[in-house]
Parts: sequence; C-alpha cells; structure tokens
Amino acid sequence: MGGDDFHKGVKQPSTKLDGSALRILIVHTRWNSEIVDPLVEGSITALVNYGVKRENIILRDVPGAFELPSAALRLIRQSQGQSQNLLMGSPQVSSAMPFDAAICVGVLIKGSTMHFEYIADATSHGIMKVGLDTGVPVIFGVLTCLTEEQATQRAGMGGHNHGADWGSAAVEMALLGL
Ligand SMILES: Nc1c(NC[C@H](O)[C@H](O)[C@H](O)CO)[nH]c(=O)[nH]c1=O
Ligand SMILES: CC(=O)[C@@H](O)COP(=O)(O)O
Repeated sequence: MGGDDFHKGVKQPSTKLDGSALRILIVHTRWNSEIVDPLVEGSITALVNYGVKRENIILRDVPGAFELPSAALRLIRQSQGQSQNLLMGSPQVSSAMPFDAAICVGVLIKGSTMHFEYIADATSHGIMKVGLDTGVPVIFGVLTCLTEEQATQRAGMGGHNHGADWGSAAVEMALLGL
C-alpha cells in the first residue's frame, strides 16, 4: 500500500441489520473538533440508515482521547442503573435505559514528542477494556494519524469517512447474538 492509499470502508455484513430498537452512545472529543465533528456526523448517518432513531443516539463530549474510556465507562454504567454517587458515599441507582453499543470518537495527530504514542496506547487499551468489562460493544473510533492530512482524508474530506464504518459496526455488534 502506498502512502496515499487508505482504507475505503469495511465490507457490509450479508444479513440485513435492523437498528430500530437500539440505543447508541457516541462519546467524542473536543480536541481536533474540525475533524472529529465530520466523523461523528458520518457515524450518525450510518446509524440512522440502519434504522436507529435519532432520539436514541446520545452524544456526549470530553476534552481529549485520553478521557474517552472513563467517560464511556461512567455513562454505560449509569445507563445500566449502576451509577455511584461518590459524594454521598452510597450508590444511587438510576433507571435510565441501557445503551446497546457505544462509539468513542477522537483524532490523535502525532506531534514532536512521545505524547502521541502514550495517549494512543492508553486510549486503545482503555476503550477495549470498557467493552469487555461492561459487556456493551464499544467501537474504537479514534484516528491515530501522523499528519493532519491523513486525518482529514479519513474523515470524508477527500476520502472515505471512517465514521460510517463505526456506525455500522455499532449496529452489527449491538445485534450480535440476538
Ligand atoms: N494531542 C491530542 C490530545 N491530547 C490531550 C489528551 O487526550 C488529554 O485530553 C490530556 O492529556 C488530558 O488528560 N488529545 C486528542 O484527542 N488528540 C490529540 O491530538
Ligand atoms: C497526540 C498529542 O498528544 C500530540 O498532538 C501532542 O503534541 P506534542 O507531542 O508536540 O506535545
């Protein structure tokens, strides 16, 4: 693959996916928002195309990619009625509807120090752990790019919008085994 070649999108599943009953969480960063926002829109468009109701797509934002795992874990647990009011020192059970899947969206762009490598490693492992610990599929929607051009190309600006793949993956994984 040459340097300008990049992923054109994932092959869609053979079975028809019906997302009409799903509730999906999208946690996205405010870092690199000019690239993150089109990725989020790409995910929303894909989710709606699979039948997910727009009112059942819940958006929350955090400062940067490093905050994505903890935010996703807290919001998923809250939706499962397992919120913990740490100030009062005793659990307060909420009665919110559980999320069927979550998408964590961010853009990491390499700078001049090793910060990129540490954030990318922590964030990817953290997001994986949230999915395994909660049993709720959490889609890794973080671009880890060496240049801003690589990121914009993958956000639908001159190339395929990877957000669309993350939306379809969220529906597919939410329905897996049902
Ligand atoms: N450089 C990028 C960051 N850095 C910020 C961290 O993610 C984090 O918010 C901070 O270290 C405080 O905990 N975040 C991105 O999402 N993208 C970057 O390129
Ligand atoms: C991904 C990052 O944290 C990076 O953008 C920070 O840039 P730098 O390594 O020049 O501090």
